[in-house]
Amino acid sequence: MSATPDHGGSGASGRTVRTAAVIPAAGRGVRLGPGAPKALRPLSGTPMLVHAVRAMAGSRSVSLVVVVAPPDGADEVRRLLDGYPLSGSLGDTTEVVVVPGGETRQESVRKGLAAVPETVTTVLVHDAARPLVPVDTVDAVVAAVRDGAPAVVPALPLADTVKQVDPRTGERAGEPEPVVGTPARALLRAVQTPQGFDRATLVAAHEKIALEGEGATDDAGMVERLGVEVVVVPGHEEAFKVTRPLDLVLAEAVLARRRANDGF
Ligand SMILES: Nc1ccn([C@@H]2O[C@H](COP(=O)(O)OP(=O)(O)OP(=O)(O)O)[C@@H](O)[C@H]2O)c(=O)n1
Ligand SMILES: C[C@](O)(CO)[C@H](O)COP(=O)(O)O
Repeated sequence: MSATPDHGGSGASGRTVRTAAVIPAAGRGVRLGPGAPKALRPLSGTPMLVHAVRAMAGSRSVSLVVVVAPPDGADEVRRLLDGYPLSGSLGDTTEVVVVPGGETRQESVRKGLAAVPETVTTVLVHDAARPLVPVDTVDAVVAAVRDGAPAVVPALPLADTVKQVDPRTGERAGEPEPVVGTPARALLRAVQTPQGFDRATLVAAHEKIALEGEGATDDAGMVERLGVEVVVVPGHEEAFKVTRPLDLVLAEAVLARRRANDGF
C-alpha cells in the first residue's frame, strides 16, 4: 500500500498536498431523528465528525481534510474542531479546513472539492456519517488510485437477498409493493466511503452532473456516467453509515470493543 506521508509543498499552509479528503458533513440526519445535525452528535462523548476527521488524518497519505459544514454552521464547526486534537503524531500535521455545504450531498461535495488545492492529485470523499472506517480501508483506497485507477470504491458483499419492486405512490402509497425482479446477489456490492478519485476525473464528473442537473447518491456513480471505469476494493464492516438510531448503538459497541482491545 502507498503510505508515504504527503507533507512538504504548497497547500494553504505552504505544503504540497497530493492526497486530500473531502468530508461532507452538512446533512441534517433526518433518519436519525430530532436533534443536532448528525455529524455533530456524540459517539462516546466525541462528535461523529471528529471521529471521521481522525479516520482520514490517521492515514499517512492524507495531508489535507476539507470538512463541509452545514450551510450556516461553518464557524461553529471550525470552533468545534479546534477543541479536539487529531490523535497521533501524523494526524497532528494534517491540515483541516472548513467550508459551508449545500442542500444536497452532491452540492456539498462540489463545494468541498472547490476548496482542494490544484496540487492535489488524489481526492477521497468520505461521509462524516461513516466515522469508524479503519485506516487500512482508507489506505487501500488511496493505494488503488495511486496505482492508476481513476475511481475506487470500498464495498462489501450483501448479506440479504435484494428485490426490485414497483413502488406504490400517491393514493396507493403504503400498499404492498409487487416484486418485479431479484438481482443476482453475487453480482451486487454495498458501497461505502471513502471513495477515492483521480482529482481531474472527480472534478469532471461533478461538472457534468451539475450541468445535467441530475442527482446521484454517490460520487462514483457520477464518474460511471462519464464512462470512466470504477473499481471496487474490499470495504469493512466498521465503515457502516450511521443512518438510523440503531446504528448509534452499533457505533458505541464498536468503540467499546476498540477500547477494550487496544486502549483506544
Ligand atoms: N446536504 C447534504 C446532505 C448530506 N451531506 C452529508 O452526506 C453524508 C451522507 O449522507 P446521509 O447519511 O444521508 O446524511 P444525512 O443527509 O444527514 O441523512 P438524512 O438523509 O437521514 O437526513 C453525511 O455525512 C452528510 O452529512 C452533506 O454534506 N450535505
Ligand atoms: C455515498 C454513500 O455513503 C455510499 O453508500 C451513500 O450513497 C450515501 O447515501 P445517502 O442517501 O446520502 O445516505
